[in-house]
Amino acid sequence: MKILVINPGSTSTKLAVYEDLEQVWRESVFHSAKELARFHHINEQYEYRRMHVLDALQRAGIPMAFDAIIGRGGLLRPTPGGVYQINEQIKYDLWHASVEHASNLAAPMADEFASQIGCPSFIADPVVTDELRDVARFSGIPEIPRQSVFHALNSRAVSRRYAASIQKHYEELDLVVAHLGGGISVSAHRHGKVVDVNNALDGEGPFSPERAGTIPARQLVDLCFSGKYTQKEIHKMLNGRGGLLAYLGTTDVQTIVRWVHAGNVRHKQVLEAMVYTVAKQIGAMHVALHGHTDAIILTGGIAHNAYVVSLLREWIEGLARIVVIPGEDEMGALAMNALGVLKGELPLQKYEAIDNG
Ligand SMILES: Nc1ncnc2c1ncn2[C@@H]1O[C@H](COP(=O)(O)OP(=O)(O)OP(=O)(O)O)[C@@H](O)[C@H]1O
Ligand SMILES: CCCC(=O)O
Repeated sequence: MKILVINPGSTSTKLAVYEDLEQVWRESVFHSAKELARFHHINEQYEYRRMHVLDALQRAGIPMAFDAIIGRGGLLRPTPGGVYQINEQIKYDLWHASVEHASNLAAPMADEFASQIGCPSFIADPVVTDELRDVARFSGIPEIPRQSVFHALNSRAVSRRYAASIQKHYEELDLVVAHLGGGISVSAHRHGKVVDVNNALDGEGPFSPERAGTIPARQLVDLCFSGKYTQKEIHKMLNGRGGLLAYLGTTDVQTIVRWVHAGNVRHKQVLEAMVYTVAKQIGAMHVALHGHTDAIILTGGIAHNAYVVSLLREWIEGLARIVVIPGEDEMGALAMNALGVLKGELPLQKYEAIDNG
């Protein structure tokens, strides 16, 4: 089976072709900040990115002939994880999503190409995957229900990989997965369902390279009404220019670790503070699993860094077995999901929004 995978990110559009589970081609089309500056809304990038995808396929001599096309799920309404056939509702919700995210472009693009060649188009485990326990939905303010927004695709893929490595099914295990990337999410997987997680886009949980985590609410409200900042600027403080970037002027953990090793006290202090917030979130998710966690999986780009992993281990050693699966394989996970459906091994989900009120 031949599968095209489309994964638009903030600075690149990643593409790959799989023959069954074997990746036979991949390309990451880089979009410079200068090129993107002319677009005022993510939807305006659709045609530009679509042309880049067609161009990349043409340059590689790959004909538009696939058994399925799968895109990364975007900021849909809350929905359980799994594989979804792209339909009009999905495309409508992504086009009108309240949060702009490059992944919102994947499904409309996958569906447009698929309808031209007459193959099915899918998304899988979108970032809005919502399997929260009811008890986890309460924030303390009825108008502000908690929402599940996290690195669902990679967190589930590494969980399945770990389960397979110990000859178990993912659905048999209780896992805490800390995805340590530009954003950080720490999710509690109870027998295959993500029953709690910090909302990694909206100022909840640990702070990360580019995002503020949970912040003192009253002080934030005061800042909002101080007249010093626009709403957009405050949003950027929470997501985009928060976290390590706000404290140290970079999102690059490798560079920060080099500064730490060179004796820079401020870099050490801030990095340790970030790790501390991650450790506390891991502790909270361990409790969400009733203190019974089969393994804590550390994944995402930062998990490549042995020094950061050692700092984290100091806090969480003893809670459960720690497994490090660095980086991410979203492209492989998407291909695996499409193949699973084509072979009838995975069910197709129906996209219906959860009433999160
Ligand atoms: N090999 C590596 N060693 C150490 N740190 C790394 C390595 N690769 C990436 N990182 C760090 O990981 C962070 C980015 O992680 P990643 O690439 O997973 O993020 P992203 O894909 O941009 O965002 P997200 O994972 O939230 O979607 C950066 O701080 C980067 O410095
Ligand atoms: C919240 C998951 C996706 C991202 O970090 O952008």
